[in-house]
Amino acid sequence: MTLPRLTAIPADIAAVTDYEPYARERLDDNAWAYIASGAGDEITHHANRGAFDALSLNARVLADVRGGSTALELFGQRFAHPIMIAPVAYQRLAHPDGELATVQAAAALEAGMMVSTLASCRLEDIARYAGAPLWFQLYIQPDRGFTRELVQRAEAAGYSALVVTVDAPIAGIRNREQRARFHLPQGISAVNLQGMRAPQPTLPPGASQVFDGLMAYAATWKDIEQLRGLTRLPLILKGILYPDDAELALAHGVDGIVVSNHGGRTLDTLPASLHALPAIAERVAGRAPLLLDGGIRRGTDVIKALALGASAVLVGRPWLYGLATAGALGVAHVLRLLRDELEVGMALTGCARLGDIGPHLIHKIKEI
Ligand SMILES: Cc1cc2nc3c(=O)[nH]c(=O)nc-3n(C[C@H](O)[C@H](O)[C@H](O)COP(=O)(O)O)c2cc1C
Ligand SMILES: CCCCCCC(=O)C(=O)O
Repeated sequence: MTLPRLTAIPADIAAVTDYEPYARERLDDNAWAYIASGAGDEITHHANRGAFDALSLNARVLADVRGGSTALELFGQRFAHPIMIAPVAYQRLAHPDGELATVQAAAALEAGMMVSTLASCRLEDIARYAGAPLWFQLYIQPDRGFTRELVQRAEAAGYSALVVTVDAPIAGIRNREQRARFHLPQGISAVNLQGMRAPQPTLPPGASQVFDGLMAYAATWKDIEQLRGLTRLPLILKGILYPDDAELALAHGVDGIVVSNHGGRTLDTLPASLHALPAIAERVAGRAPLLLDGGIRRGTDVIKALALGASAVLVGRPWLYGLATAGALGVAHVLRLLRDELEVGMALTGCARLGDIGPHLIHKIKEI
């Protein structure tokens, strides 16, 4: 038995993590296993949070922050704040309105949003509600012709950047999903992939299901080169954790990078995204903006990510729990809480603008 969605926010929801138990009570075991789980033993999923908790901030007092602002510009697009909606597949698992509820909340809270290739609503329908920059997250499909048409559809619908997710050519091993026998319920599907023909290769005896089957049509750097030639939209790669890959991305004409381990949902025991960020920031050295996701739950987490080199952050599960609890209202409330916490955090660290946030804000214990 699942509880009905809320139409007002209860007083005991004061932080975004307070949504998790509310969401759990409103989702069945099947949806919960997909939404909440990480890969394997969920070591990376938990490490994402642990990395933020382990850092302390430096306070700065008596700073004049009047006229302060969280605004920023990325790829020539204006954002009221650096907190973006991460691409999340099949949002109708969390709420019948799915992505349509999320985009309306994002518009109300002026949050940039990335729409998944595996969205459960049509990308054109979602775009109609956009009120802040809307980016399309691309999973390169085995059918490259279909992939090109998808990109053209996103461009025509007004999406203003292409975010190619490169860390999940095959699904991670998610034991929680396996134990719950996760399946997409009737009526929920990747509607934007309708009509695509998936190749069904017959493998010779002894061939590997992974190398010769699932990975046979996986994207490579060549696809990034081709996409670069195909679109004039800013091209961003999501799922980079290793400096050499960041370097390769730049060499292939990529405009931005999302430092991400996919919320711990692909390969378990990858490093926390926050831990991977400094080395990538050092290598990229300002040549392209970096974004970060994985474990952002507080305004102070946003400050820590920016202090270590990110320009903006993506948030996944927290607003999904808001969506499951109270639809668009829940998503909007999660974004509001994070925005408010960011402003308080900036005020108390003496930062009037995002540009004032830097490595000096990360507290280092002085050796004695
Ligand atoms: C239920 C769920 C579905 C996701 N679907 C996608 C997806 O379709 N494309 C993608 O690039 N990332 C996907 N992600 C990963 C998120 O974009 C993001 O990297 C991750 O959730 C960030 O971590 P957080 O949940 O701790 O904030 C998904 C994450 C979740 C929780
Ligand atoms: C082959 C990759 C499947 C990923 C499905 C959507 C996603 O990104 C996620 O669940 O996480």
